[in-house]
Amino acid sequence: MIAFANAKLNLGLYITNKRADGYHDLETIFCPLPIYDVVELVENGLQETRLFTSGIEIPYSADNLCIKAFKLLKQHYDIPYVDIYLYKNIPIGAGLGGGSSDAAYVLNLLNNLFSLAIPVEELERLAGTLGADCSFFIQNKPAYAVGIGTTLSPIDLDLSSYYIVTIKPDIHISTAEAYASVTPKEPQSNLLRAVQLPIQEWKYHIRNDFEEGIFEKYPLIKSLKETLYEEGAIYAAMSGSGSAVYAIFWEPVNLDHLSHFGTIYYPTKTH
Ligand SMILES: C[C@@](CO)(OP(=O)(O)O)[C@H](O)COP(=O)(O)OP(=O)(O)OC[C@H]1O[C@@H](n2ccc(N)nc2=O)[C@H](O)[C@@H]1O
Ligand SMILES: Nc1ncnc2c1ncn2[C@@H]1O[C@H](COP(=O)(O)OP(=O)(O)O)[C@@H](O)[C@H]1O
Repeated sequence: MIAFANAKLNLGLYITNKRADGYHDLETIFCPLPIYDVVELVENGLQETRLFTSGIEIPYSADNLCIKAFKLLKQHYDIPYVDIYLYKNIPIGAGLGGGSSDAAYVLNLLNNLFSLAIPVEELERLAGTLGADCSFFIQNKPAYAVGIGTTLSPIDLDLSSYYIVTIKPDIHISTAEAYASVTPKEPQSNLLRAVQLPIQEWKYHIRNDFEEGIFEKYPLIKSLKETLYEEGAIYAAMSGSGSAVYAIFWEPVNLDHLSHFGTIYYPTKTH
């Protein structure tokens, strides 16, 4: 069984509190972003689950999130072992949630492949134990998130008529490092109200609290965002903890002349 695991963007991100467990409370809107990995699961008849990766190289981590997702479900459900084929295309250390998406898609695929009938709320809860971003990808619909990012409320937001270009500078930002350099504060605006404004107003009202510290450390990312506005973006922002910056346009644009900033991702269609 195969699935296209998409990226996400954060529309606004306010970091409001540092918790006793080291995590931060936040307020953000998650939206699916049409850049995709491909995840395929095949029952292998073996006594172990294997992962085969291709595409972008994934930096070493103790366990790939796809394997973590399998092991997590195996703890709770009697499922056979599988081979996981992951074609990695979503840039890493980008703030686009690629690893989290892969993990959530493995949970959803296992649920479907083995007809487990796990309720969505339970899948979201399990996903949240793999990573704060993971829960969103279970339903994968625009959502307002609070808490550590796992408390989700669906919102009515459709960006499909716009053209969103994402540029990923050759800078890898660790999420933990980005959080460590932010001082939590009260949100500067009401995100749910701001997102109801005409889209051309968003730039005056919707902020990402990571930008200040990251822009200071990596001026190229700041300059990229400014350049995207000069190119006519209606709204541009760094996604999550960066380093990718997305820009929303009314119409398709060609930004190939900005390739010195990083890799350019135009929207992809899969279906
Ligand atoms: C910043 C955000 C915004 O959507 O996304 P990315 O930029 O990573 O895509 C998320 O909060 C990232 O979520 P995710 O990448 O799943 O985080 P996790 O793996 O759970 O945690 C990685 C580390 O980030 C920090 N962390 C994460 C989430 C949170 N609400 N508070 C935190 O302080 C912790 O130091 C944690 O050890
Ligand atoms: N399937 C996966 N895809 C990408 N990264 C993964 C995966 N599994 C584990 N990781 C680890 O998670 C880290 C963060 O990955 P990712 O979710 O792509 O970044 P971001 O925090 O920018 O959204 C990577 O540095 C990598 O070590």
